[in-house]
Amino acid sequence: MLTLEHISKTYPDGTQALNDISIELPSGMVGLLGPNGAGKSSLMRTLACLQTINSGRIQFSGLDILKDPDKLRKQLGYLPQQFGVYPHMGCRALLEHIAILKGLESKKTKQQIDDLLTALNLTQHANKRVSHFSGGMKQRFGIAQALLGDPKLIILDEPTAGLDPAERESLNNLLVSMSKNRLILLSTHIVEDIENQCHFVAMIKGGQLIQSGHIDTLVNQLKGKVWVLKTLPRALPKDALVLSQSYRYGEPVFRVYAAERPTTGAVLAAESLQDKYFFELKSRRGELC
Ligand SMILES: Nc1ncnc2c1ncn2[C@@H]1O[C@H](COP(=O)(O)OP(=O)(O)OP(=O)(O)O)[C@@H](O)[C@H]1O
Repeated sequence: MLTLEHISKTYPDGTQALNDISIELPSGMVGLLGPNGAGKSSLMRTLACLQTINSGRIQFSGLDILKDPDKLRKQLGYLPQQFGVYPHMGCRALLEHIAILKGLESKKTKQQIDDLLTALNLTQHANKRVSHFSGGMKQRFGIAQALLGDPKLIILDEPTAGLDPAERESLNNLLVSMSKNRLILLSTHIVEDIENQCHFVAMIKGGQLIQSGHIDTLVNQLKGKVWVLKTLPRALPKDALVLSQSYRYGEPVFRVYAAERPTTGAVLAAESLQDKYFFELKSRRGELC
């Protein structure tokens, strides 16, 4: 559905944010994972036609989006990482204004705004100024404007940032329910959200694509090779890699990749997308012992 060919972007100060990215993204919910500064927002801004690139080609359902950005904008919904300053307008009035800017038919718009206000739990705040909204309400407003007009390509940069757990769950459910026949590209640092909602993931680091594919296939590659340890032995087997070190109920938990049981106390664990993500990041740093 969305094809990227050899995308590279260098900012005027010389920072290369995207380095020869080629990938084909299918329809449905697709996750974008990468550490801070990996180039996720740069990629999303590029796909939203908000910045130019140095080289490459992008096609969405056969449309060359770099040559014809106006045609893409008609089928695009975009939630940036930061919205900036909101005008002193009420929530509904601002959505109506954005609908006009998007060139949407006014007959259909009113019903759609009502539906989005309901879905995003904003109906009771419809007349309140968005500039007076709390952080979570602003985020929900940002999602409402991105979904306005039933776009075929929806790009969401950290959509659940600042949402409480109940709002996060309800947004996640809404996105999955909307994902048929369109592409929703979701960037978040909450790997669990991508694992739960998306069927396909792209991982980038240092502006380069390091892994992509169907999530179940990628995660399955670690089957029988992820172990949980309470303490780390002084030496691990040669092929072992410490994927993560965290705490549960205040007690340390180490997740270790190893083809065989790495130490007597190690318990085999169910592999996860986070394990695969850390595996890709760390094995590429040469941490595989
Ligand atoms: N306008 C800009 N001018 C110069 N450098 C930029 C600009 N925007 C981003 N960068 C740089 O490009 C690189 C990629 O940044 P980007 O914001 O795309 O990463 P990210 O993966 O979205 O990071 P994060 O998860 O922290 O939001 C970083 O080194 C960043 O400093």
